[in-house]
Amino acid sequence: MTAALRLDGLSKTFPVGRGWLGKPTASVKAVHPIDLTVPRGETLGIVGESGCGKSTLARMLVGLLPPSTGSIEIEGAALDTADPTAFGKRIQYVFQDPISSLNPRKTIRQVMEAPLRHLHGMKRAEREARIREIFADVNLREEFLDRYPHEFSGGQAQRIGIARALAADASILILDEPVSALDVSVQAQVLNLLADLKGKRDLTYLFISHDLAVVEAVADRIAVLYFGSVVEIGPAAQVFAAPRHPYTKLLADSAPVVGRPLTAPEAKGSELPDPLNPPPGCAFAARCLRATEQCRSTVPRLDDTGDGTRAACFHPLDAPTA
Ligand SMILES: Nc1ncnc2c1ncn2[C@@H]1O[C@H](COP(=O)(O)OP(=O)(O)OP(=O)(O)O)[C@@H](O)[C@H]1O
Repeated sequence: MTAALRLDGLSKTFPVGRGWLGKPTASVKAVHPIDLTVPRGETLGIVGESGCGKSTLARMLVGLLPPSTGSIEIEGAALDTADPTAFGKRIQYVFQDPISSLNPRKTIRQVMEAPLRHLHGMKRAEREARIREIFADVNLREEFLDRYPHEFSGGQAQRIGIARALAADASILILDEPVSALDVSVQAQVLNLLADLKGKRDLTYLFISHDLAVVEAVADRIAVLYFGSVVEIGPAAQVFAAPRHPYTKLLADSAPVVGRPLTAPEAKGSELPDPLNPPPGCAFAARCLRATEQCRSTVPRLDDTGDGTRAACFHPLDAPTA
């Protein structure tokens, strides 16, 4: 089956510093080459601490940032990553803070009309019908269309953010911390809505969040990012419950779940390596209690662990015994 999304060696390096004639003096590798296949209909959770490259990855996926290397394929067709307008119809972004992502001087109708007009060239009557249909799908009242973004609560605004993303008719949504700014009671409503829409519209989600419990609940698979690389990827039910990479275990231990036993730590410290001076081997080695000379000198590949997950580790944790 054709994958919804395929990344092949996608990476981003930022030039930094200003030297002679403004030339950059160094570079920061924000995202190391990532190979990833996301089947249609999957919700892939992406987790990792601040600075691990989540936003850079997301921004490359929606055309806000050109990749330094690699390619993006959607439904089997290569995207022209040098052309930001190639993205909108295929892949859309739902922001964490929907109110500030909407233009305060535009009514919701104007916000909704823009993708229908510019991406799909729809005429007025067609646009009206489409907006009505999308608003019904996200449980918003039509009278909201003539109001401005600041008139809405967080939950309503996030529904509008989702409605705007749906208007582009893209098959993939990047959900960047979509419920982090919402009250807990509203979070569940928005998560349920996202689940409904996925089934109804045959969507594929990349769900970025630092909230492991939310990711575990909504994702089919989870990818754990550390220092710009995927260090573990596997079924959501397994990744935190039975981590194979010591960093995944550190994350799981730092957000304990009732009923899941805590075991001995596998890591120390909390410092990320210096992005301007990355270590030659595994980026987690300096924090890892299992690290050996091999870890300090060689970058581990993301390999099958034999139990359905893949981990980039020379000394993965044992698989739990049944
Ligand atoms: N424009 C830029 N120029 C230089 N370095 C950058 C730039 N954008 C990001 N970086 C660096 O790339 C790395 C990854 O940053 P990124 O913002 O993608 O991480 P993140 O996981 O999304 O963090 P957060 O959750 O805090 O947003 C960091 O070391 C960051 O400092």
